Amino acid sequence: MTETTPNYLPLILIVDHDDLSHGMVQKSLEKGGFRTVRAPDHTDPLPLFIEKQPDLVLLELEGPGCTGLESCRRIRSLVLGRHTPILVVTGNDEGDLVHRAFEAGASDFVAKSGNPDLLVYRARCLMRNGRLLKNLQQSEDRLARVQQIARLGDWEWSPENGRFWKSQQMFAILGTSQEADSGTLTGFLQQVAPKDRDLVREHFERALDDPAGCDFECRIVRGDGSERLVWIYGRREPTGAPRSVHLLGTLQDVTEVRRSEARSRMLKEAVDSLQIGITFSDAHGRIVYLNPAEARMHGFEVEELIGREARAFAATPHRRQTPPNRLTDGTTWRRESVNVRRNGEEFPVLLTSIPVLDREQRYLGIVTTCEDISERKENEERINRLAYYDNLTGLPNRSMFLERLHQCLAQAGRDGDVLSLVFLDLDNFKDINDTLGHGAGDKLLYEVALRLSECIRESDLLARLGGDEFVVLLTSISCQDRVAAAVQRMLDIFQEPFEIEGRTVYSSASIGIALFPDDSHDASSLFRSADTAMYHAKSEGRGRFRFFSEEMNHKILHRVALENALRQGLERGEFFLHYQPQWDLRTNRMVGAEVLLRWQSADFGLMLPSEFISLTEDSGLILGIGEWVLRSACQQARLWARQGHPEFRVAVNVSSKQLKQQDFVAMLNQVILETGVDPKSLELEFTESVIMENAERTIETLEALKDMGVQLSIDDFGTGYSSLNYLKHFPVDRIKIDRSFVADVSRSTDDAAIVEAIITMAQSLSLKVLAEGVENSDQLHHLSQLGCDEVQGFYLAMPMPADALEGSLGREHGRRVGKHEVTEWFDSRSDASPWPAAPSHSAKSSRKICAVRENG
Ligand SMILES: Nc1nc2c(ncn2[C@@H]2O[C@H](COP(=O)(O)O[C@H]3[C@@H](O)[C@H](n4cnc5c(=O)[nH]c(N)nc54)O[C@@H]3COP(=O)(O)O)[C@@H](O)[C@H]2O)c(=O)[nH]1
Repeated sequence: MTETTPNYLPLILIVDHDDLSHGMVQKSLEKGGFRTVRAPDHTDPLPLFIEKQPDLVLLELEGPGCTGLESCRRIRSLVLGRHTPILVVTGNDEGDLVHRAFEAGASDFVAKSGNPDLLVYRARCLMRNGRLLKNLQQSEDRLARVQQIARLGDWEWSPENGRFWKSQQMFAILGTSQEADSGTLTGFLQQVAPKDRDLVREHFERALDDPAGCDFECRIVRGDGSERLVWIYGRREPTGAPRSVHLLGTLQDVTEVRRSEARSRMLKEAVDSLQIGITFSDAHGRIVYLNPAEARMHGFEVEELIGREARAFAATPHRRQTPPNRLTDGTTWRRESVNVRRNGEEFPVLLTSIPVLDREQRYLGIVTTCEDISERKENEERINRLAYYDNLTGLPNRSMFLERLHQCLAQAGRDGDVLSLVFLDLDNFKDINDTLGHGAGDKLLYEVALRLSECIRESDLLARLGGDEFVVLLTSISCQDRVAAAVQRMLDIFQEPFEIEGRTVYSSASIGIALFPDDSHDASSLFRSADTAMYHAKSEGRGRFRFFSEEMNHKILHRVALENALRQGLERGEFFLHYQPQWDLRTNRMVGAEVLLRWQSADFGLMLPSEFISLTEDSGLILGIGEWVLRSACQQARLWARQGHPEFRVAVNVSSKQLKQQDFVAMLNQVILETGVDPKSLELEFTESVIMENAERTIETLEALKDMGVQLSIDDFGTGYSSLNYLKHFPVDRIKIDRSFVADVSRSTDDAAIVEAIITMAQSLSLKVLAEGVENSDQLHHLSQLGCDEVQGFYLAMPMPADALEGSLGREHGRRVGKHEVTEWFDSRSDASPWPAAPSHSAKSSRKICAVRENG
């Protein structure tokens, strides 16, 4: 039961020893509406006080052994007893005791002899005052606590008497004590920072006349010397006396507030100036703040977006509610999305959201940063394109193709499907590059890519591996016939010529096909097999396709072994040279010899050039071997010159790769210097096609060679371009009529006519003509009659070692055949001979190898 309970009867604790007077007092009080409880003596009224918590204590001061004053003090010292009215009962003449009773905490006193009924009114009055006092004290305590929390003090200045009163909290803020305070404005101003003292004084004085009072901030210096920022608010109040006012006000320590405001301002400045967008949205997803970058990014002004839903930034398909767990788990949530600008343009963004929770972990809102990643995406795409796509054609490149191939093989392996790998290589692409330039070559590749992509299915994968190589993975065809049909369609795209830079360009391709799982089980061997098949298609005549077979594989393995043996052959000294004599038909003299390479391989036995020269060219080995041939031939020519045959020339075959070698001229010059050979004794033979490969550059090289004094000849003349016109531009000395024309010169009028035309044309250009492949006396006879200058062939002499030829240099011969005299010469094919027998009928026709001389 408390005071606020309806029908509450206040309780009075009576501390006395006189039973008689107690009875009267108790009766009066209970009649007056009180309840009573009695502490019979003064020994210890506290337990009962604590237990009952009375609304008033009636305390007798006098009596035997009376300790009323002590009881009064002890009750007051209790928190419970701080505000409880204590009415002390005294004798009639007890002035001093009353005084001591008040000092001990008594609220009032009453004489023992007084009317007990009046005691009721006294008690009521005391209890009412006690309640008021208690309430007042409580509000003061509360105010003090609030001021302490708010770091807010209050003050009062009376200009009339100069007093400046400060509350406890003021002292706490100023860091000084009440005891040391002068209680004047001057004393207070001492604690204001010197720079702000005038400001404070002015504000205070103005406020005395201004109903609005004063409201300002200044710095104070606390007792410990530290400086704080305080906010002072003051308002004038009338004192009650006429025309008298004083100033009441508050002083609040706002140092932290201002610091945090400054921090917030700086933070806002920083956030506002960021290039990355930032949005704060509330628990309902509405935007409460966004920085200019965010607004700008979306094409709006900041103000236009406040209050709008944050998710409206996202393009419709990407608009979604934040997953609930994201809102409360307090973790950062990062994702890519697509936002939309005011003009409808969509753009990729990187969003990072951090939910904001209160102390009770309730969701308050979300902070989201938004980065426009269009540029990054474009860069990624560009890098991806560079890494996985061919720049020229836009097709997937080797890396991408291999990645996809691995995936497809794994899938096909699981599903038991068949895949076909088609390897396509353009024929003679290099010629197009060399003759029309790289720009034209690139355009051709682009056009080929375009046509190929049009002739395959969507499920097939087309890629450019680099150079002129393309691959297609056929995923949807399992039957070989249909693969063949698909591949034929790929070849057919070359039927139509290409229009490149205003020129009509014809091209073709060779294709190799390997099947999974029949031919190979993994990507790299599938590639190898398709490549092998392509190589065979190419070597069989180009413009065709071949399916991979094991036989092809064997050929390739053989080729690899041959190449390895060739590399070692040079180191092991397995190469040697044969010389095939060449005669001047007019003087019947041996004027030179063609140098022919031979290879006695440890692994493959004796090998002829037809078996290995093209491989040395493909592998680049021809450069080293060719230099060795040149050096050895020059040494031999130099030796023969020393032996008395300075006019005798050696003719060395030069391949296309050698001629294109950057330093070919320099290398030859070096060889000539080193061997000391007279350059006139050296002839270099080039085929027509080699010369025509890059005609302009070749002319420069040939002229440089000519300047060195070397003789030049065109080999196999008649089989290539045979453009008589180009001949005049090349600084050559001799043309060698190909043996295919010589073979039928005595039987076919056409061939005879061709040979005659070549001879006539050469004579008009002052060029010598040498006919090669002379295998019988009829051919020799005809060539002589047609005016051919020189001859070479099995009928006259087989290729032979240098020492075999040496004995015949400068010898005289003379035996007539028809109008020719044929001299028995020598037979290079003796049984002891280490070199191979001459092919064709020449070997059977005669074991005599002859030289011829025109009659008369
Ligand atoms: N780049 C280099 N090429 C070289 C080198 N050495 C030779 N070769 C080229 O190899 C091709 C084949 O040469 P080879 O097997 O030696 O055949 C030559 C002669 O033996 C053969 N020949 C000579 N007379 C006759 C004949 O009456 N009938 C007949 N069927 N064949 C004959 O002709 C070959 C020489 O021909 P050519 O070069 O066109 O003058 C050959 O193309 C050589 O060029 C080398 O060191 N480097």
